[in-house]
Amino acid sequence: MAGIDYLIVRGDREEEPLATSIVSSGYYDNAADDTDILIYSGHGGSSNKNKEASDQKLVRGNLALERSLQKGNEVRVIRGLKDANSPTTKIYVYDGLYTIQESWVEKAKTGCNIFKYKIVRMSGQPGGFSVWKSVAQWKESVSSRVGLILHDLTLAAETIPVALVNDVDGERGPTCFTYLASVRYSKSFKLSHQTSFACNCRNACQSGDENNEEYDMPYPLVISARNVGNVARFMNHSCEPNTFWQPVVYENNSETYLNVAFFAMRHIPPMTELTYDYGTPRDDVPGGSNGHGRMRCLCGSTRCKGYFV
Ligand SMILES: C[S@@+](CC[C@H](N)C(=O)[O-])C[C@H]1O[C@@H](n2cnc3c(N)ncnc32)[C@H](O)[C@@H]1O
Repeated sequence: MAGIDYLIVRGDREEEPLATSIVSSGYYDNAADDTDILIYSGHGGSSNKNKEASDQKLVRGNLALERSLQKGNEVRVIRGLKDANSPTTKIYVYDGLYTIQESWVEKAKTGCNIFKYKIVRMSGQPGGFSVWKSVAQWKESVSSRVGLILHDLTLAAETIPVALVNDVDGERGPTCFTYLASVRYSKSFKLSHQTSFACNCRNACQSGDENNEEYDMPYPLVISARNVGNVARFMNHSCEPNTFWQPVVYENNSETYLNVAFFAMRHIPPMTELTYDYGTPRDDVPGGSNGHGRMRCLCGSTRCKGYFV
């Protein structure tokens, strides 16, 4: 899959094609070291052994790219790359908006002329193709990852290794931490049905009814994942978080427990740090809800309050 899509628009003197999107197969296009730059080869001509070689022509998609270079319009780019898990399949990643910056004619191996276009990704967009490339590189050699502390935090408890990384400062990971792959239920999280259930409905629900969905909440709830836990233990606070937490009820061996579950608040692009709001200070706990008082927040969000608890 590769090609140029374009629209015919009314120009100053005549109708002309303008490029709207490009799919790069990754086969013929030069992957520059900078993943924000794509050197794209035009279409047409012939590199097929059975056909006579010929020059590419400035028509259809090639003409559209040339006109878009002059107009400076944005072009959507989809970039293909090899699938490391299967030699016969390819992955296509939508990489956002690009503009065409340069074009030139080059001699192909056949001796014929081909068009080349330098297409540059517009700044300020979330990572797309570059993220896939980095992940593929880390899968080949995780030690190439900046700020790597541990190759596999789970010590093989999970089928996919989970790297522990700090690319912000020199702080190392916790000195004593055991990763748990499954939830360990503590008695204090066990739920029982509400005993003083006063329902005004006219249905047949009664106090202590097994179908009663109301539970006595174990309150206040204290979770310490300092030494034992899973990846959620490493989630930082943000004043503009991308997840929120909520208590959920979970059945385990015919007993009901309270779980804390995280939910996405919006679309989260791959490799984005997951964060949640640690909450507001509680008046009834000295020094705030974690007993340490306010801490200086480094979340970097434009809505940062400057502190968290
Ligand atoms: C539950 S841990 C989060 C994981 C922690 N960053 C780590 O590497 O172990 C909470 C601690 O992380 C740090 N932290 C989390 N969010 C932060 C933020 N927005 N600004 C500054 N420090 C933060 C604080 O030291 C906080 O006590």
